[in-house]
Amino acid sequence: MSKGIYKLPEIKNEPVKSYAPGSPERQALKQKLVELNKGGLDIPMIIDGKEVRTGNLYDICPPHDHQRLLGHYHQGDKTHVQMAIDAALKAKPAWEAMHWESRAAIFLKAAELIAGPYRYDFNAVTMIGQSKNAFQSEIDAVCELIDFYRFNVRNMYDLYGMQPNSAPGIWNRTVWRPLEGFVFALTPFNFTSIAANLGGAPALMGNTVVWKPSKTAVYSAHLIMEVLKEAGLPDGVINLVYVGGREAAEVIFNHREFAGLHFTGSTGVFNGMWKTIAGNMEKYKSYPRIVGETGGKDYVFADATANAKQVATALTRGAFEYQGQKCSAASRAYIPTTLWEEVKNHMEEDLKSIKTGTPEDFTHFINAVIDEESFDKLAKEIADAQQSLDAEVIMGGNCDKSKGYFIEPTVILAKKPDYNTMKEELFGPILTVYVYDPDKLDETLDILDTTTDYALTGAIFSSNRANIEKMTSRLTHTAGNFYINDKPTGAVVDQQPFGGGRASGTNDKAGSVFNLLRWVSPQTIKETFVPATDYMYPNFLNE
Ligand SMILES: NC(=O)c1ccc[n+]([C@@H]2O[C@H](COP(=O)([O-])OP(=O)(O)OC[C@H]3O[C@@H](n4cnc5c(N)ncnc54)[C@H](O)[C@@H]3O)[C@@H](O)[C@H]2O)c1
Ligand SMILES: N[C@@H](CCC=O)C(=O)O
Repeated sequence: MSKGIYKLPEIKNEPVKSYAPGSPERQALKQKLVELNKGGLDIPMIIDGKEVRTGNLYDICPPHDHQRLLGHYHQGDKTHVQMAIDAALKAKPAWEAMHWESRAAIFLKAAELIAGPYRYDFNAVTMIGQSKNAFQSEIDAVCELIDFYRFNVRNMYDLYGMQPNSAPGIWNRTVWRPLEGFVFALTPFNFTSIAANLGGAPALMGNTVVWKPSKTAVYSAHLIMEVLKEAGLPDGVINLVYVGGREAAEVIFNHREFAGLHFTGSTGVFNGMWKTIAGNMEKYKSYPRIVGETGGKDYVFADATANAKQVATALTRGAFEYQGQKCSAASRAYIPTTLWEEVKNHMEEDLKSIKTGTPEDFTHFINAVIDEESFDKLAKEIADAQQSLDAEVIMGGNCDKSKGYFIEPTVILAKKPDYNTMKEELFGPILTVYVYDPDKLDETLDILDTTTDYALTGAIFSSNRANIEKMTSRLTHTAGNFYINDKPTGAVVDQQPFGGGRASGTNDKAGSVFNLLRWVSPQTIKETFVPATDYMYPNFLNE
């Protein structure tokens, strides 16, 4: 056990560097991009701390330059999933028994390594592998990741400090035990920080993990493992496998020791896994924890008193940063007729000035979407809108996959409020706008609420306090993260705890104490100092 009730070092959000022309960070990152673009990658799985190579090689190519081969990763199969489970279970007793301050120190050290010597590596691999521009990468792969690791430690500390009261003569305690068994972290392509956190948060709480990242984020996943190892994470605590999602799920969801799923990704995949787990309930030792943060159809709603320039800026940033591939991206907007011309003009100006291309050129606001499957789906949605009588493509619409998977920022005007792109998550740089009659504010709020199954993020714009109050109240269940006069993206750990309801997930708020609670099974201990020696109560005595 620990021999002290320690104070933590000060925990703060990592400041975002600007990468402005002439800044030292810009020069350092440019150099790193040259170095890490050289290729020759040979990326193994990491199981029980060892590099595992299968010779079954899968290409790694940047989405913005898909014919340029950076190297390969080694694809595994079900036997590697089983090896990863065995390694996790073997590592569990020692990791669980380790002093909490040692577990904390490992993650705090990892955060320092990323903030310092590995900052530009994290940015470069995310820019190259996931096609993010420097600023978007800095807020994700560096700052949000560091914030997750640091604030998880602070939240663990606070949670461990939550202890029951004790009556005289006894001492009650809560032991924040990790789960029995292993946790499965299944991670998406779009945020390096989320991928790092989904394994990191359960591990910090004393669990061991099998981690399957997205096949399009292997480059950054490998770097996360390297840094955790350098920070002192023992072998087998997190085991990284590159296998098909279904293959991994088949082995994991049939294992008696499966203790929890930490997932971020699409709603359909999550729903499928939930059903499988439910069907396998009798196989498990304990009820598995199921945590999933899933899709969104995030909105911006402006009333007639909103400032048109502010609304247009929120839409340009909120819809098109990282090519709209944030779960939080604005993808539907409700604008009153009285404001629309002005909003549209500002957006047209913005979009005319936006540059598209490779992330190595820092003037490019837009880079490529993640892969060909996504490109084809988005291109089809645009083509459908161009053909439809219910919609009109009013800005952008060009798509070109000859060199990279580039989709021009596109605005669709929906003539009916339930046009497909007002309902379905597209996960790309496509915004659909519905222009409403300002005299029908209440009806339009009802439409917003009922058009889609999702409820992740939403933003309202207004300068009228009564309307702000009305909209906030009416839209309570439409978003787990709700913004007033701000874009619906860019939640910061410890400031806007993140997650949505309805079909957008279990809303366990990544980076908060609520999330950590899912990775522990509290035990209550009552210790009596002088135990009773007589079974009789006073009322049994004679008068
Ligand atoms: N709510 C949030 O906090 C949040 C944050 C980021 C991303 N997302 C969501 O993630 C999605 C985009 O990420 P993505 O494209 O990587 O998601 P995805 O669902 O396609 O993949 C996520 C992970 O699941 C795996 N997978 C895919 N199909 C599987 C199956 N049938 N069985 C088991 N595993 C399977 C993938 O290989 C990947 O590792 C969007 O829907 C987005 O809204 C949500
Ligand atoms: N913190 C990010 C999370 C995006 C997820 O894909 C945001 O709020 O935009």
